[in-house]
Amino acid sequence: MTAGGAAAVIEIRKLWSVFHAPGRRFVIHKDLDLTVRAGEVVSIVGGSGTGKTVLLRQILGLEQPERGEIRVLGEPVGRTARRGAASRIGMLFQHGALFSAFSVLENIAFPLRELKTLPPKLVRDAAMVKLRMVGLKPEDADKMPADLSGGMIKRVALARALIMDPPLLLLDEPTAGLDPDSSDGFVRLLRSLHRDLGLTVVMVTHDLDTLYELSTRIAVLAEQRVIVTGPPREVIAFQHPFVHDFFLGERGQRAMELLREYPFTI
Ligand SMILES: Nc1ncnc2c1ncn2[C@@H]1O[C@H](COP(=O)(O)OP(=O)(O)OP(=O)(O)O)[C@@H](O)[C@H]1O
Repeated sequence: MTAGGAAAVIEIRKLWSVFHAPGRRFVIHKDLDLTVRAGEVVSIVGGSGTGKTVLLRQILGLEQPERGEIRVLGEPVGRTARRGAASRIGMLFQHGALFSAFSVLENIAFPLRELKTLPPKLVRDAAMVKLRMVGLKPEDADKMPADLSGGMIKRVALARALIMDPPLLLLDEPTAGLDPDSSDGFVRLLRSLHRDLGLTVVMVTHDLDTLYELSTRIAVLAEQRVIVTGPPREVIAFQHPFVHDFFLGERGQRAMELLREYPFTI
């Protein structure tokens, strides 16, 4: 896919995010620009507190920036939110807990059931399709969240995020807290869903393996804006202290191994 010529799914222009405390003003984003095109998997990386999660929440319409514009699928975010963001944007929250009193299937079906436009049988069928899509088995449908592994909880949350078939998926630390095997399995699932559903994905992650396995492009947040964006290979070569520490510091060995392993993909 040549993302350069694809339609813009997210356009962020001159964004300012400011938080106020008594007598103080914290500028998190200052004139931040970012465009995400259809079919891309854009990973946002940055130091702690650089406003990665705030940015995802603003794209979703859960928080309003102080200034600037965010358009999702051509519409300003406020309007997207009013028209039902769930049908346009799926979100996998880092601590996206499931409803503990609901079964797996009820959790997956929840956003669709809330719409109150479809008969229960259709809602159930749609949720079963998504349950299979994320690699769970029909016999998992009636399990309760307390009986699930960490990897299964992520899969249920992902199925719930996809229940309305959104073209855009936001992921906040998708593999955080998973053991290496579950993490690998979840990354493989995300990669096949991206390919098979033609999703556009924006992800925040600190995990280099997840980053390299999934990203078509990386955007680095520092100095209150996106300081560099491009394919992983280009971003790694960018001269900046954060980029150097993040990609080539203690974890640099792994980065170099991946560069040797996948010379044409990253
Ligand atoms: N509602 C809020 N009110 C005040 N400050 C906030 C609010 N939400 C976020 N912040 C502050 O904005 C900054 C950016 O927060 P955010 O959670 O987006 O960072 P992050 O880049 O995701 O960090 P991390 O990698 O540590 O998760 C932090 O300093 C945070 O304390």
